[in-house]
Amino acid sequence: MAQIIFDHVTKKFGDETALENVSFEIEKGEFVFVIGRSGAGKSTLLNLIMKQEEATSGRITVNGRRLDIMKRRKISAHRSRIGIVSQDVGLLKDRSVYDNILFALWATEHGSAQMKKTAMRVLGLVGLVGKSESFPDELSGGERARVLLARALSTSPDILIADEPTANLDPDASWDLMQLLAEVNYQGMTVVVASHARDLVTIMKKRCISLVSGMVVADEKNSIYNQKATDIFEERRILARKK
Ligand SMILES: Nc1ncnc2c1ncn2[C@@H]1O[C@H](COP(=O)(O)OP(=O)(O)OP(=O)(O)O)[C@@H](O)[C@H]1O
Repeated sequence: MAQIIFDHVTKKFGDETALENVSFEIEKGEFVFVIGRSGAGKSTLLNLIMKQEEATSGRITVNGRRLDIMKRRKISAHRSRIGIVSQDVGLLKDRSVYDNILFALWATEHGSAQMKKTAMRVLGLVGLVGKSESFPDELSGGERARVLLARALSTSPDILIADEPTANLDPDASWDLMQLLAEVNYQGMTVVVASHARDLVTIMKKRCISLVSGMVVADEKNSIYNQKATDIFEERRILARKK
């Protein structure tokens, strides 16, 4: 069974349809980009996987569990199996890098020796052991993004979700971060990345699920950023409206 299954999922916010009849399956160990313009529905799709939002219709299954019938007391266990890299869940500015990681670990691990070991291991993975005592404001944008990744990895999730992880990063830092995500995926973790960083997505040549106005218009392996498919779809839609 696939690790993430969307089966005819629609998500509405009032009159606004954020996702429409979306179906796909993501296998364990896959690296998938979710691409599309601003407002296409990328964050909504990620939030549904996390069960931060509820689907209006359709069925979502993650790690073998249906989210629509998941008991309230199971939700935190579900979320703890998913690591999130998002600028929205920022770092605590008055805590060191090391403490930021420890803070994430308090919910899942016991024993300070083990927590310390884990924190240093994930900081090592992202190449930031030397910055463990720094505060977020003392880091570059790229380093802060890597701390967000280290924090997401600290709880050993099954799935890593990244929402526009390279937003606000320069090309070198963006590339470094993508390489780290690829490395994490190479170690076996499922990675789902929402992005509109066209060049990076094209270079990475991974599976791309392309969204236009909440609809999947392309889902291709070894894909480049498929602007053509989305443009053709937009054109058809505009023509259909005019008829
Ligand atoms: N909580 C909400 N309430 C109302 N409308 C929402 C809500 N969240 C998202 N939407 C709407 O759903 C649509 C999809 O939004 P979403 O944030 O998923 O897009 P996105 O592709 O992630 O965009 P961006 O790249 O700008 O982050 C948009 O039209 C947005 O206005």
